[in-house]
This record gives sequence, C-alpha cells and structure tokens, in this order.
Amino acid sequence: IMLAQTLHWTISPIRCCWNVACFVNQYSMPKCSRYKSVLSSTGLKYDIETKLYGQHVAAQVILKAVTGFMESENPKKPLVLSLHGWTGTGKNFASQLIAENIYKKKMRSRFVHLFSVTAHFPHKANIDTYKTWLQEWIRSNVAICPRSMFIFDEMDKMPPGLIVSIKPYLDFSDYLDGVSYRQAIFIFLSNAGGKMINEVTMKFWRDGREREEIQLKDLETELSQSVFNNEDSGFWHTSLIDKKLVDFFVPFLPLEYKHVIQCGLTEMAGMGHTPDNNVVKRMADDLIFFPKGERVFSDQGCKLIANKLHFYI
Ligand SMILES: Nc1ncnc2c1ncn2[C@@H]1O[C@H](COP(=O)(O)OP(=O)(O)OP(=O)(O)O)[C@@H](O)[C@H]1O
Repeated sequence: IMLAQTLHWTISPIRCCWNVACFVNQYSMPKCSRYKSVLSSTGLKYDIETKLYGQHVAAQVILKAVTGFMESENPKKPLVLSLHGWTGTGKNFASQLIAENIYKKKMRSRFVHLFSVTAHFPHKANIDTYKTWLQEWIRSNVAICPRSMFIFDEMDKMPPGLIVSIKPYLDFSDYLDGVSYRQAIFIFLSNAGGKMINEVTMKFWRDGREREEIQLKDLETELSQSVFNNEDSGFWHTSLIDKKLVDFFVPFLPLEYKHVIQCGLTEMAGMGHTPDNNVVKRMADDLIFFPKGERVFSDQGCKLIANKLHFYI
C-alpha cells in the first residue's frame, strides 16, 4: 500500500483507489440518487438555445441526444458524444451547460469528472499506469453513481491507445464485474477535425449560402473519418469508431464577428457592467479573423474575450 501510495502521490494527478484513505473516501461517498441527477430538459433547451451562440448544428444534436438518452428508462449503452471544432467555439461551454442541467452542483458535482489530457495524462511512457487508473476511476465512480459524467478535454493530445482501455465501458454490455455503465455519459472534446469543419463552413459562405443551411450530414461522416485517420486525434484507428461506440460526432462551427460581439456583450454583463456595443466592437476589431482579407471567422472564437475586455472597458 505504501508503494502504491508513493506512486499515487508522485505520478498520479488523479485520485485512484490504490491507497486506503482514497478507497474509504470513495466508498463512503453519498449515493448520487440523493442528489439531483435528472435532466432539466427545459433548462437545457433554454441554455443551449440562448447562451450557445452560432452553433445551430451542435445545439440540435446535443439537445436531441441528451434529452433522448436521459428520458430513456433503459438505455442500451452509455451516451458517448465527441465534440469537435476550432478553439474557443464552445465545446467546453456546451459540456458545462449539459452538466449544469443534470447535476445540482453543476461542474462542481462529485459525479462530474473532467480530465484534462495534458494535465492528467502528460507522459506517454506512463500509458500502462494511466490505463489502470482510468479504468479503476471510471469503474469505482460508476459503481457509486451510475449517472456519472466523464469529460475528456484535449482528446487530440491523448496518448494513442489510452482511450481504447475504456472501450468496454462504452459498449452495449449490461453488467461488467457487477457494474452497469448504461446510465453514464462520456463526452470527448477535441480540436481534431476543426480545420475540415472550418473549410466546409467557409465554402458555404463563399457560395453565398446561409450558415444555418449547414446540416449534421454535411459534416458528420467526414468528421468521423478525419478523426479516425488523424494520428493526432486520440481516436486514431481505434475500435471506438469502428465499432460505432461514439453516438454522435458533434461539429462546432467557427464563430463569426457577430457571435464574438454576442460573447462580448454577455461577458460585460457577467462582469457587472452595462453591455456596451461600442466597447465590444473596439475589442472585436483588434482580434484576428480569417480569411485574412475578409475577416469573417474568429481565429480564437470567444476564448480570450473575458480577459481582453478589461482593456477596453
Ligand atoms: N458558441 C459560444 N457561445 C457562447 N459563448 C461561447 C461560445 N464559444 C465560446 N464561448 C465562450 O468562450 C469561453 C471559452 O470557450 P470554450 O472553452 O467552450 O471553447 P472550446 O471550444 O472548448 O475551446 P478549446 O478547443 O480551446 O478548448 C466559454 O467559457 C464561453 O464563455
């Protein structure tokens, strides 16, 4: 136990159950059924439709997928969503909105597990250890709360092969070592495929077509193929895609100038200021947009806005 404890504290940034205190802590955790873990479908609909800007495809898919899954009494497998897109387009934000409408304590809920790949799995050489931790982490937490949510940020930086270790939990199996994973939600976030999504969106714009004409079918197949064939996607040639264990590949479109303005106004209000179009426009005008000459799509989405705004207020 002492050796495991030493390993745990020196290498592992995430909690595992190789030490007694952690084991006791996890197994003395309250059952999630005592807490709210049912979906507020009206809350999710409201949040996705009013707070997530410029993402009509993702909004529709997320709403249908999450609502359908949460309303199903006996889902055949856990819900597995893979969100893809350029930086700052709202992938983390959308996952937050989902968690906020399921768990009372929102992202702070002990039933929501956010893994940042660069922070939690930084060294490729430790992949075998990570596999064991990750499996044990998921197994022990789903045993406590079947309605657990696991979010993996920066999937494109995931050491190849690691994600395959959790494949059995994403599958159609009923009970695995006495634990059923069918109520769990897995969300993968990745920049992989972002370039392809940007190109499709840009083509619609160049062809003079409305952004809102873009549909899931214009992107999903190509997205899953590009993720499967991209060595840096975290999913490279994994059986997760082959075996159709990912329910939806959700594309996040590059944000336009008007969406950046919307984000800016929301941020200003959130900071306790009266939203001011002129202030936000001054900030937006200093940001980088592409294509270079036309300045249509934001290079950093809405990501840096919260910090940048201080300079303009
Ligand atoms: N589509 C959007 N609608 C509203 N706000 C947004 C949107 N996209 C981003 N934001 C704002 O910008 C912040 C950063 O976005 P977020 O972290 O969700 O981007 P991301 O797509 O996950 O980026 P990355 O790929 O770099 O992790 C969010 O917390 C939110 O405040």
